[in-house]
Amino acid sequence: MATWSSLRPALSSHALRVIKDMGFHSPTPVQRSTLPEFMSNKDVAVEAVTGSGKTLAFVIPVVEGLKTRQKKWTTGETGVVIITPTRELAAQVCEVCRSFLPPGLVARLIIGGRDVEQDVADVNEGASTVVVATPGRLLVLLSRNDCKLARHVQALEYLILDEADRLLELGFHQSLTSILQYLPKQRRTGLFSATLNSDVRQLVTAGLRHPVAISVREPGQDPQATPVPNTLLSYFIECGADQKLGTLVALLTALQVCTTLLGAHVTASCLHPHRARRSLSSSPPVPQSAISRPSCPGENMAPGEHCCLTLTSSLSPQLLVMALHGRMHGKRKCVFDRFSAEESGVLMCTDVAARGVDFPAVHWVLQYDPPSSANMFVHRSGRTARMGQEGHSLLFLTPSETSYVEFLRLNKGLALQSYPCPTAPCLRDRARTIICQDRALHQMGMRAFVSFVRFYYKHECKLIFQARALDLLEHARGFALLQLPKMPELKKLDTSSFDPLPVPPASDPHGWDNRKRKHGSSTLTEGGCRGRKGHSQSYVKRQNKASKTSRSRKKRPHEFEEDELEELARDARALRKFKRGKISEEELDQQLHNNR
Ligand SMILES: Nc1ncnc2c1ncn2[C@@H]1O[C@H](COP(=O)(O)OP(=O)(O)OP(=O)(O)O)[C@@H](O)[C@H]1O
Repeated sequence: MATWSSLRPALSSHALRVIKDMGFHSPTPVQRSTLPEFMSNKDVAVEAVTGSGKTLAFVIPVVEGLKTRQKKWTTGETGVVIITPTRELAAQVCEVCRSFLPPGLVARLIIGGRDVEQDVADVNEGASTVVVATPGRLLVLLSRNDCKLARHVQALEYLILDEADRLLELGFHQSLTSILQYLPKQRRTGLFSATLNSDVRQLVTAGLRHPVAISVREPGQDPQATPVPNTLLSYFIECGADQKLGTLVALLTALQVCTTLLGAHVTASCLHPHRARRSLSSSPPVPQSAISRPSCPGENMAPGEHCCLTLTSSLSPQLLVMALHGRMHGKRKCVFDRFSAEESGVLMCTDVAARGVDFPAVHWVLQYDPPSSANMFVHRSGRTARMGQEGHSLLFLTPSETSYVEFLRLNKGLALQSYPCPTAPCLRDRARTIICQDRALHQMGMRAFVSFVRFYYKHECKLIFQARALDLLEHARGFALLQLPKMPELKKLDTSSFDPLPVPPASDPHGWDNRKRKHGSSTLTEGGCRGRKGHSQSYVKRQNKASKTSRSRKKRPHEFEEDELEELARDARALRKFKRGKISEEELDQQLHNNR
């Protein structure tokens, strides 16, 4: 078996000590293949299954590279930029970098959702030898005249694109192209993903020159098939749209019986073991905490807390159920850290947590809604079965969607077995009773439903996910809606079989207005901002100027956060391109979707 000390070029004693402290006895196959190439100053494009240790395969070479420079790194120099598609992944990678950096070299996290002025001040005043960033915020800092980052990166030696295929997709493509213009061409570049598209155009876009392509397969795997860990058991379950929630509850309960523990995605549910001591009783009271059930893949979910509340009301109050989605802003890190630290629990999340994040001991991934692509199926499933551990992935499909199983087998070499459908309780009435008392839940349910339908209509695999075949009323029942939303897709439909219920009035003391106010204030504190009174002078000035110059802003229900503004700016750019005929309607849709 290869050892760390047998790798060539040899690792420094500092790196070997850190690896030993981490308890990693030998390098994984992807680390064995990548380290020698990347440390010999070659560009690399690396594809290896989820959970195979790709992070160390780039962190070790870049930190070793920084250490070999004769001249000392100064505060005004950035030697490494690592770009990831999500904040959670960036934070995780930054932590790994910090554990490898020797004293005097600093890793800085640059991600959306934080005060941009503070980021500028931090970059201008402190060292950022390694920058780990999401593309939006990185571009903002690079392009601001008052930020020194563009100057610092002139010393750049390494650029890493983690989850490179995602970063090179349409939505991020433009930011990335702009970012690359700020970076020196003389550098080493590394692309890493479990599903790397070897499209040469993409590699050129990322600025690679004659890269070494490294593809690490599990033993006995078909080189043509999409790589998934051998320890992953993939299943699908067939159930009607209005049965999904009940089936989910039944499954969570059944999995607990066999001493398996849970963590759930919306798109995917992840189940931990060791959680048997927590019981799932049949009808516990509704817990205090509201949980999101984002209902469609992607990060653009309106927080659909309604169904998740029903879910938690049907599970044990002792079972921790948490939500993670792109629109949570300040709370995301808190949820991420808590779920990572907890011994047991259910995480309901969107695709914001589908790629790269390394939650410990997730045993089940339940894909409640279909993935947007086969690659996304692989990444979602990859939150379990990591590093040789056994894991299970279960995809929910309605009867009209089951040919997706064959599609995955034929086109991607992915084999899914049928999972027996448990007897599911009908939770619709119960859910509607809860929603009837809370206007906020009603609103969220409507938004979640619309968002789901929109997602479905734009699915890349239109042959199977046929918008025309979508039973909208059955899905509306599945979402436990009180009323049908006004949307064009429903206009021509006979909706007489849908039994509407009155929506709770806006003046309800526990309803929408109250909840929104509460949410607004909590966002400020939980997001780590300084609160209204604690804002910096420049922040207050900007806010005052903005409210004077823009009448429409006064009408906004809340002040946008920086990342929302970035998102809006990206949307506006995409719309302008569409109007000028530079992109097709389909590309526009995709960009609008990806921007979330
Ligand atoms: N040599 C090693 N020995 C044992 N464990 C390791 C080793 N290298 C990394 N790990 C651990 O394996 C887990 C998965 O690693 P990592 O997150 O880098 O996988 P990945 O390939 O990037 O996954 P994904 O494709 O999902 O991003 C982490 O918890 C990491 O600490």
